[in-house]
Amino acid sequence: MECRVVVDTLRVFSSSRGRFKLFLFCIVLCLCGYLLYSYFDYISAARSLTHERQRAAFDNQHMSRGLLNNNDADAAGEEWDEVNGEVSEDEAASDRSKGPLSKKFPQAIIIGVKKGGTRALLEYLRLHPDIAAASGPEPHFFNRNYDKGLEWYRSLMPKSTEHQLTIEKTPGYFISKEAPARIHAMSKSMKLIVVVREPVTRAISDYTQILNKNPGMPSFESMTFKNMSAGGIDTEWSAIQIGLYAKHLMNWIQYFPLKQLLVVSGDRLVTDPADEVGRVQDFLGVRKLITEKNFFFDPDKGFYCLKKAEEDYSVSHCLGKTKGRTHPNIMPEVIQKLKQFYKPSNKIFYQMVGQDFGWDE
Ligand SMILES: Nc1ncnc2c1ncn2[C@@H]1O[C@H](COP(=O)(O)OS(=O)(=O)O)[C@@H](OP(=O)(O)O)[C@H]1O
Repeated sequence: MECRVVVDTLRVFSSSRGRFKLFLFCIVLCLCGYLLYSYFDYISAARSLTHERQRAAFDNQHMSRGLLNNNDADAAGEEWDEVNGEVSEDEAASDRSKGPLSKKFPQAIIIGVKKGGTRALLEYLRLHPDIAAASGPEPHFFNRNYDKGLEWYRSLMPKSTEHQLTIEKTPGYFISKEAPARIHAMSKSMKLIVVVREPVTRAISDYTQILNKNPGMPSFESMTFKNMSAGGIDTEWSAIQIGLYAKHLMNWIQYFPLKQLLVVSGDRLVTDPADEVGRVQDFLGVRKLITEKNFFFDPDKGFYCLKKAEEDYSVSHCLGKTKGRTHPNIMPEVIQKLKQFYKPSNKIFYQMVGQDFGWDE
């Protein structure tokens, strides 16, 4: 039987009609092969495209979750807090920018004070299209990380266009003895912003943060007084030290003229953020684009939060839970004693900056 098939095939081969049929058969076979190949190729391309899309969506989700996770990790650290729904650096840059992006040294720094409202101010300024605000943990370059070098510092800055002003915040600079000279050595034209807050409330806020991390620590009252019965205030305790604004400011004005320094009221930043941010925009020489339209009061948070766009509450940002903590109740006589303690320093500070903050009324 097999032999017959072979013989028949050979016969077909040998006739010219048979050769033509064979030729046709080969063409049809090639076409079918090509169609089958194209079909499988298309299926696999479609599959990998879907896969790519899924991965991109997954990556995006992870990126935004990563931001929050990083923030969580850092919020647990010393001073960095998250802003709910904070935009990524690239997103922010691409939103605002036209033109090539690169990391630049800051032209302005929020130098203090700790617990003054520095995070709120930085997040408010981040909204501005002409400002590139550093995100992530505070650099602490001029006080703690100076040995890491200027390139390390620059690498922490956000990407920006040549028209944008770069800004970072490290409230620890204000009380650092080295920071003024080091910043001056880097840039004599640096614009400095210091957010101050009524010193006793600031000290309590500082204590609240420390207490949060060390629940077993002694009371504010016993930390304030070395010896409760003697009534001597422990001026070495950093929570008390930081509020001696006049003393710390002295170090700065040895290097920078006062016109390069803007003192922002942290108290007004809470009650009227738009007005205070208006002053900051003027000082930085950027357009006054952040206005009251960008803020709304969140009764749950008890603070103003940000709207990215007018009337658009869906993209709103409130500072994280470590900002605006409830302070412990402090004995009124301790508060009074501290107010008295700060009075002379406050007075000198008002004179130095030409602004009365009304803390002693
Ligand atoms: N909009 C808004 N939301 C939440 N909190 C606000 C806001 N504006 C100013 N503040 C005040 O900022 C205080 C924290 O200051 P800092 O950001 O400078 O703190 S830190 O030094 O960076 O840890 C923080 O202090 P506490 O209230 O003691 O937590 C707030 O009073």
